[in-house]
Amino acid sequence: MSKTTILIGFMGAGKTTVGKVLANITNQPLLDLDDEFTRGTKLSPKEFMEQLGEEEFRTTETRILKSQLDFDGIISTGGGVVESELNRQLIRDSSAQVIYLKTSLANVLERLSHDNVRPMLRKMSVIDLQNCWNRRGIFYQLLSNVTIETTNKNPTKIAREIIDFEQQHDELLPLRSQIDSLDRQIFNLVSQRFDVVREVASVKEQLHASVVQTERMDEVRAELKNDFSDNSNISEQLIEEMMNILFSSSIQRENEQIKKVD
Ligand SMILES: Nc1ncnc2c1ncn2[C@@H]1O[C@H](COP(=O)(O)OP(=O)(O)O)[C@@H](O)[C@H]1O
Ligand SMILES: O=C(O)C1=C[C@@H](OP(=O)(O)O)[C@@H](O)[C@H](O)C1
Ligand SMILES: [Mg+2]
Repeated sequence: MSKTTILIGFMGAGKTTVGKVLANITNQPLLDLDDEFTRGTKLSPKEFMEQLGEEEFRTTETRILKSQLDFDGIISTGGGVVESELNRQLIRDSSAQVIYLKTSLANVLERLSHDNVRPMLRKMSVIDLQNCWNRRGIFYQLLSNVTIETTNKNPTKIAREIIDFEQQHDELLPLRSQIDSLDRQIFNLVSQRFDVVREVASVKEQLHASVVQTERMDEVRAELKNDFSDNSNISEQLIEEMMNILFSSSIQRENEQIKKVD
């Protein structure tokens, strides 16, 4: 599993709650940025904001985030952490697995209907809240490696989904890296093939030979099918489809090249 997992999402999405459950199940340490904030400033986010204002809160939040980004475990953030570009940059630059806990605004309001520790929620009008929701929603989406829909799921189910994602991710990562490298080799070869196609077009032009030579194309397909007949990865259909793409792209290039010279 990746070293650091960061939970992001709106107030009331369950970052703190799910963080605790996830830490319990996976036996990893948990760091709640709001708790860390209180440890560092001796004031809760609510007290701090009331005494020193939101701007100062955000500056201090950034300092705390910065100092904890290589935390070896789970970090549950405060919902407003994405408000600052610097925080977003810090999260982007970290190697952490970023999990977006998504829920509906209606759900948040229901969950937090009796809340009295979230000053942001209290001070906002419905329209401000909706705007804040929309603005932050985009950031959560862009910053995260995965979105976990939390509506109607209990924290254990959500934690299990995160574990599944991270395990899958760990197993898939080296394999995907191999696939990515092979894809690049394939496209380098395709590029080399088109270099040769360019030379073929020049020769055809000098010889006044036609660009499309169907017997030659049939021959190429037949030879490939024969040569790969023992290879169970390469079916005749695959050869047909891939060669059709290569042929049509080559014909188009040859035609364009010969037309250009005319
Ligand atoms: N999946 C869930 N289903 C129902 N209630 C939840 C869920 N996750 C959190 N809650 C409740 O919502 C409230 C806010 O949760 P919290 O973890 O503090 O959210 P956050 O840290 O994202 O602001 C708490 O009362 C918590 O018990
Ligand atoms: O959304 C916000 O701006 C805030 C969210 C809070 O954390 P939770 O998201 O855990 O409620 C806390 O950091 C502070 O009250 C500000
Ligand atoms: Mg929280």
